[in-house]
Amino acid sequence: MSDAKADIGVLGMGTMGAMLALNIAEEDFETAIFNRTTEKAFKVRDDNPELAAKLHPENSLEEFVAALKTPRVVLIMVNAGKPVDEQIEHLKPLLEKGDIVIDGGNADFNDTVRRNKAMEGTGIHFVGMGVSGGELGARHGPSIMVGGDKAVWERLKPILQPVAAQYDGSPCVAWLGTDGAGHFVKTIHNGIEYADMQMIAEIYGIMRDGLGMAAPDMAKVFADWNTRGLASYLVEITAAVLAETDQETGKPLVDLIVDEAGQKGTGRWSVIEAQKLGIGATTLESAVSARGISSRRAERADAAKVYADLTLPASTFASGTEGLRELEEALETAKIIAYAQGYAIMAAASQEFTWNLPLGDIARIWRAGCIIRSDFLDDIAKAYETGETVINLLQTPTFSGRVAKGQAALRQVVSKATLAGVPVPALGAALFYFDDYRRARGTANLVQGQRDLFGAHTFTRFDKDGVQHHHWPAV
Ligand SMILES: NC(=O)C1=CN([C@@H]2O[C@H](COP(=O)(O)OP(=O)(O)OC[C@H]3O[C@@H](n4cnc5c(N)ncnc54)[C@H](OP(=O)(O)O)[C@@H]3O)[C@@H](O)[C@H]2O)C=CC1
Ligand SMILES: O=C(CO)[C@H](O)[C@H](O)COP(=O)(O)O
Repeated sequence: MSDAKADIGVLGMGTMGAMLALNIAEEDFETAIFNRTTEKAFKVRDDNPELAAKLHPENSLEEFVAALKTPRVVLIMVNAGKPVDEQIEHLKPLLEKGDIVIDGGNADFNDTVRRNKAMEGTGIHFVGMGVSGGELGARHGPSIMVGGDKAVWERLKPILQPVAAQYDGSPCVAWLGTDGAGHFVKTIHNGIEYADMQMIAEIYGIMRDGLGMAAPDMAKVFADWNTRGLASYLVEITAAVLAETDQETGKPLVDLIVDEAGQKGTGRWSVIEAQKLGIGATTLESAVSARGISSRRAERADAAKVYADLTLPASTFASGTEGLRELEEALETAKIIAYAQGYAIMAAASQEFTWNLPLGDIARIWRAGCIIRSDFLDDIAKAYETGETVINLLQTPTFSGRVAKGQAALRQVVSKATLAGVPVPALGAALFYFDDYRRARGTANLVQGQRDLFGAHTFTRFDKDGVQHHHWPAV
């Protein structure tokens, strides 16, 4: 492109960058595109003739920047970590005061805070922006979580609002707070995504190993569940994955997929941040751990041999409508608990980093476009819209009745699975967290006694004011 005409430039023509560029172009914005492997950008244009007039591939970073109207907007969509830092460093000398650099990939929010600080004083604005929805979401409308200066968000709004998914007439994009707020919320979105996926996989494990169901039958059950309380994108795609037949073998494709889950880091980041904030996020933690355990397949196979002679009680899972209804209710209940944990992390971070995260709005912008989109998010949004202070979603009238009722099914499912030796780490974590969370008097008094005995760490008493230390007998 010879003259500076582009409204925005997208740097990185991988899965997400290419699809976002097409989406932006379709919304009638002149879009400059660039990729390290330059031919990819030209291919994106050539493969999409209907949008070619709006897409402007460039041969070098210099030409890419020169193609942008000033003040410039550059959206970086490359892999998290070093590639983002490298691109920022390459861009900086080419940009001017007032220009905006957006990192739209997944990022550790600590990196986003650091990058924001590093940009201070240059006059160039840095925006950390979480984008969710995968390839199709990026192409047709993702959920977008924006962090950074509010004034910069006002400048980006005209582009981001039409590009985002639309729900109930509103765009699924919002400014969530300064510096790392957008990437933090995206990280927690992914932590919840991990927990949700893991719990669905555990129910699948019960159906397969406890009930002996075949994948096509399970697909029908998940499709049915998708018509009511559990209606969500993840349950919908679960049904689709289970229904797929491998054309070569005629077998269910899911049975041919190796049981090792990949992970790119966001789930782990969510758990690390939960730990730093002192928030129990046990369902997210167990989901991340389960992916780690899954990836040690050879080791698991050896362990299976070591314990091959283990005798366990026969599975007591009920088949038929009643048994499936119990699984459905257990999953619904565990899901509420997992989301409550994710929201508790965000509430704590909001205070810690003085972001004032709009928790109800976050549920609204997750309502469409993103991977965890579900009807259930409407209920979360409503819980925050009552005007009452929400200490934890589990204490809100919106959810307490449902959890009180559903916990019986969750308890049954976790107990039966445990006895039968079918692993349910995330469902179990949800139940154990619930029991721990609702117990007014816990057992940490003993831990405090132990700490004081071995390390003079002190404790407080119910019957006395002030910090206490006891002279314990020598052990
Ligand atoms: N895929 C998904 O479902 C989602 C991904 N994301 C996030 O979006 C970002 C992009 O992901 P995605 O599009 O899937 O990734 P891809 O692997 O499809 O594409 C990666 C892109 O980054 C470029 N790149 C990688 N390393 C460098 C580098 N050192 N310097 C310059 N360019 C580099 C690649 O260029 P080249 O072609 O030359 O290799 C390519 O354009 C990531 O942060 C990811 O976590 C967010 C939401 C969903
Ligand atoms: O951000 C996403 C969805 O929201 C990406 O798809 C991300 O890659 C998912 O994480 P992982 O690869 O670790 O499963």
